[in-house]
Amino acid sequence: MSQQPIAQSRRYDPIEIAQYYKYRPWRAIWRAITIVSLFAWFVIGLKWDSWRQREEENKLKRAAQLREMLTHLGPTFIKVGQALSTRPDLVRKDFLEELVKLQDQLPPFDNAIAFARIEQELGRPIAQMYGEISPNPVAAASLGQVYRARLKTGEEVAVKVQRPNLRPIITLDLYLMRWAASWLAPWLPLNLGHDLTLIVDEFGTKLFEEIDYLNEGRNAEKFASNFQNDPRVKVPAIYWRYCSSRVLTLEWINGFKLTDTKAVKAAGLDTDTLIEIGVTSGLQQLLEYGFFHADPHPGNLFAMPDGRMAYIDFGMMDQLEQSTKETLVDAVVHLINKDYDDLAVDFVNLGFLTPQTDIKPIVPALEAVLGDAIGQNVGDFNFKTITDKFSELMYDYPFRVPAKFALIIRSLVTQEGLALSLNPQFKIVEVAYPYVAKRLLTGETPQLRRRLIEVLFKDGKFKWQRLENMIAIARTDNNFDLLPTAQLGLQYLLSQEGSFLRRQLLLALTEDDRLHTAEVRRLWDLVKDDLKPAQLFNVALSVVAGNILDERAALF
Ligand SMILES: Nc1ncnc2c1ncn2[C@@H]1O[C@H](COP(=O)(O)OP(=O)(O)OP(=O)(O)O)[C@@H](O)[C@H]1O
Repeated sequence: MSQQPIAQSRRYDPIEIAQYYKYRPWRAIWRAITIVSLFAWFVIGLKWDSWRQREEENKLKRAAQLREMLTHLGPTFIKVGQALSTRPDLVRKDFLEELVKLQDQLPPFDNAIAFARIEQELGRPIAQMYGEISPNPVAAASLGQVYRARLKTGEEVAVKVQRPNLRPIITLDLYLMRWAASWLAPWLPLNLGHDLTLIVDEFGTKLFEEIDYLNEGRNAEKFASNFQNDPRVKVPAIYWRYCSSRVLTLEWINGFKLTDTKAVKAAGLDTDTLIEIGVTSGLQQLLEYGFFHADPHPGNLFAMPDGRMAYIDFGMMDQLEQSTKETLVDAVVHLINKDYDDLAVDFVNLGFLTPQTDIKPIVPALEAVLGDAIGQNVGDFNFKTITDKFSELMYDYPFRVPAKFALIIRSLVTQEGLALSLNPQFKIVEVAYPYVAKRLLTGETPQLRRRLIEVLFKDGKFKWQRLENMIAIARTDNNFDLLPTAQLGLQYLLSQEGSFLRRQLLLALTEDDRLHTAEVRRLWDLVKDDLKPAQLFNVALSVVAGNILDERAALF
């Protein structure tokens, strides 16, 4: 068997990889010796500390050593480190903080190799494609490096070229990891709830997707189409004529990386608006489109001089199912309403707990951890504190983080960290909850309307306070207009689908044998400034007229 198939494979296939290295054992053995000796050296260091009772004193040094070791071992291990940096359930906190730094840690590779690769991949001399290209890369990352260039037609572009021999290195490491996973799993004190080899396979599949730049280009276009009507979000265009699976040519983004907070501020850009764009577009990805950027670290986000925010690096994206998006909305609402019984059920539905888990003892634990984190004020909520506290819970209860959520959690924590670096007073919930409340109240889809009803009724009783809270919070979002929402609400209430809600509302109004006028008055006081009676009358009239027309249309 030749080297060719492994270097060319586009898809991760563990069987094919195992076949290939079965006939090249010396390569596997040599690499295994390197990896094992580095890890052994690291573990001996930890044991030495513990023997001399210097663990506390040396813990930062050891964490840095771990990061350096993974960097030394190359792209696969850097990616493992990046993935582990999202797993507070598996990794110690001090290690976690070092692993988060595993971005852009590799030295660049030779320019001559990079240019030869561009020509070989695109089948033409560089000078025929690019009018200019920077002599050195502007950035070197784990899998590739990026040059700034100009097309013959004048457009400014970024040219991303993959590191040489990436597939052979990655396949060999994955082969060894898979082998180790199958042999070591029974001895590891991990509560993963999965077969360890499946985890390696999932990681391998994602990594192979990431090193296919054509896939990244397609992701960028899909992401762009989701945000095509949003004038605040920019996605670079892909120049397909100059792309292959190892070279990507995309529109150059002129702007300031959000890591460079000084430059962003010096350019006079409004950081609060940027944060709002970042958090809202992040929530839209998760809760509306279900297609999300799984690596939104600040180096992948740019503030543009015209106030837009640009995303780059679409190598790692993930897709959420409709039911997951809805459960996530539920979980946010339950969390804010301090509804820990329902929140525990959400955790089961999302896969954090198995359906067999007895959730009774977990509810008070959730309350202890999350009640404290949210504090008296919804605005005190902060994902970093929550994930830190959660990692403590993970040791005592059978929580596990489904792989998909590791990415979501990382995405949320990094977005929050990013926002905090621009505005230390920032409270993610002040943007997130109005967004969720607005989406529920506007109820664009039947599923969301059902969710709203579920939120408003608890144990068959209408929760006036929740509706009040939700309206009050939604109104803090400047883009929230109550009038169209009221129109949609009325339309729904008078429709066939709304008959259940009509009945429940009547029951609620007359519950406990009294007319709940005080609650209605409080609600009215809350909304009356936005909904002038005359305007409301017009809205009601148009809804009734619309209904009559619909009924007539149905008759004929
Ligand atoms: N379209 C662009 N416009 C301007 N700069 C860019 C563009 N694309 C990439 N860069 C620069 O190149 C760097 C690396 O690009 P990118 O993040 O896409 O590479 P990567 O190999 O996927 O890195 P990572 O390790 O983050 O996965 C970016 O941080 C940025 O500085």
